[in-house]
Amino acid sequence: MIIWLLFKIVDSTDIPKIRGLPEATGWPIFGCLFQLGTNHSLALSKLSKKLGPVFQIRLGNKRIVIANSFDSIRELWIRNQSSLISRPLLHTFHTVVSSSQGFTIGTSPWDESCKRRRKAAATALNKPAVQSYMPIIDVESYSAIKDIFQECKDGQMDINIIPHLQRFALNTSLMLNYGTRFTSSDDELLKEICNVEAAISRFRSTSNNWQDYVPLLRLFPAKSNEANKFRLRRDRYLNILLDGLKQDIANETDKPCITGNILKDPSAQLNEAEIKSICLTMVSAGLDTIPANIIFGISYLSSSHGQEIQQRAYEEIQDIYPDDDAWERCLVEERVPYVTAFYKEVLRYFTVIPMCLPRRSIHDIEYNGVMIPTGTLFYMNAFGGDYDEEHFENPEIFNPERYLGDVEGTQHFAYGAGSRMCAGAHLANRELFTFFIRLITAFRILPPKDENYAAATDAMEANQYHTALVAEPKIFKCRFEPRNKDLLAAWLESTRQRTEDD
Ligand code: HEM
Repeated sequence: MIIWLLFKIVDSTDIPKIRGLPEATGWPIFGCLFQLGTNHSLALSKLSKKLGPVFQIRLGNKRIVIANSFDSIRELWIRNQSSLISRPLLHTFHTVVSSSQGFTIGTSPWDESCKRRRKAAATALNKPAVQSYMPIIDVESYSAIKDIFQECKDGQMDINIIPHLQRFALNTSLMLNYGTRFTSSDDELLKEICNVEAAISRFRSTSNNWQDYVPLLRLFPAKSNEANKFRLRRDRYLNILLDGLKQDIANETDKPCITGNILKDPSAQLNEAEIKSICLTMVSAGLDTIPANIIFGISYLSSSHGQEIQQRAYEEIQDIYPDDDAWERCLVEERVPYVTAFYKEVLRYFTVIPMCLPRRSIHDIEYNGVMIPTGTLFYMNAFGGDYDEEHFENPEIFNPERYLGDVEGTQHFAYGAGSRMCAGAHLANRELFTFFIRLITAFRILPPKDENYAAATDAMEANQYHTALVAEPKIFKCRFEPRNKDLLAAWLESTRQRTEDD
């Protein structure tokens, strides 16, 4: 009797089985954890072929509703956005990794503090604010392209561009948030931040933390201890950055930046913990997502199909900017539809957060006659939605043209959807557009001489960690052949002169 009772307790779920919603069968206590393996998005897409677009699964003691198709995500995440506004608390990320600096906005349950922080972030990331940050994107994209120019040996050298783009993204985040930047890719603090943030991104994924779902596993704390070590390392550099900014403000040598504005504005009404949470959000949000998209985009451009795409993009840029001023104009306007369509297709095709970020409902939701109770966890299979054949023609083909002409409404789920959609989408789009315009006008991107380093063009194959929250591009190499060396040198020189004081 006692054994039976104990079994019933460890085998129970937070929310009872939802009547009328198909369910994937799993194991006692573990639910579908074994079945989903290391690539949740792919396994769930396969299950949805049998169970339909929306179904329930058990992962340990948590019952989760999964949406896999474009329309079902739109129905749940957009039409029911006020009910799907909260986030769940998960053991590893919330109790271990975040115990000192607080939660990021993207991992906070919905409450008054989250509302205040999201509002402050939204104000700091709205269109006029983003335009005021373009000088930062100018300097950072100039700096990355200058390095590629120096390293490319006129297109003869196979280059791994991943470190250049990590530095671009980190410097952009740090400049935006703290008004500070790194001058060398070899800086120890830079490497530390990149390594720790990538490791923490792995702790946040839906598939890497069985102890989040099976409380019994917390009795074997190896994973939690590892997470704790990364927390301490993260605390160290976040404190260095914030203290550095406070010192600069005291010495009146600070540069305009988001945290500086908040620290100097007594009416922002945010306490120290909330300021730290916003800093953490801003530093981590664009750190792996932006470079992942640029790197995947470059990897695709280096393929044989990519040669056609870059040729068309280059011709359209030349048509719109016959006076070779695209390098400057991309900072103030987004006027090349094919390049906009290209980065949208990169966002869709590679959907770098394939399982989006989890949500928790704060009201009952009715879906196709089924009542899903308050407090249920919802996972969006964003990759599944972005490869939905009912919505996208030949979704497995990389085709920027699908985003040309009148494309209104939801275009893809790379930024999530609804009430807690990515707050930095506009900034991210501006970064992607500027970077690709500059790169394509500066270079022809060619496959590597050493074929062993050729990029994988299939999105799943190109990702080296399916268990991480954000896809991490596998190492590949490609060549950059300057289209016109004198012109490129002149663009770089004009940017250097303009940004010398920075
Ligand atoms: C290409 C780059 C980026 C991608 C693919 C991306 C993707 C995402 C996704 C999928 C979410 C979850 C949305 C949901 O639950 O529906 C999210 C949330 C968020 N993102 Fe981004 N993001 C990017 C860049 C950025 C940048 C540059 C910033 C700010 C500097 C940013 C700030 C945020 C914030 C604050 C949230 C949390 C929103 C909330 O929970 O209320 N993101 N992002």
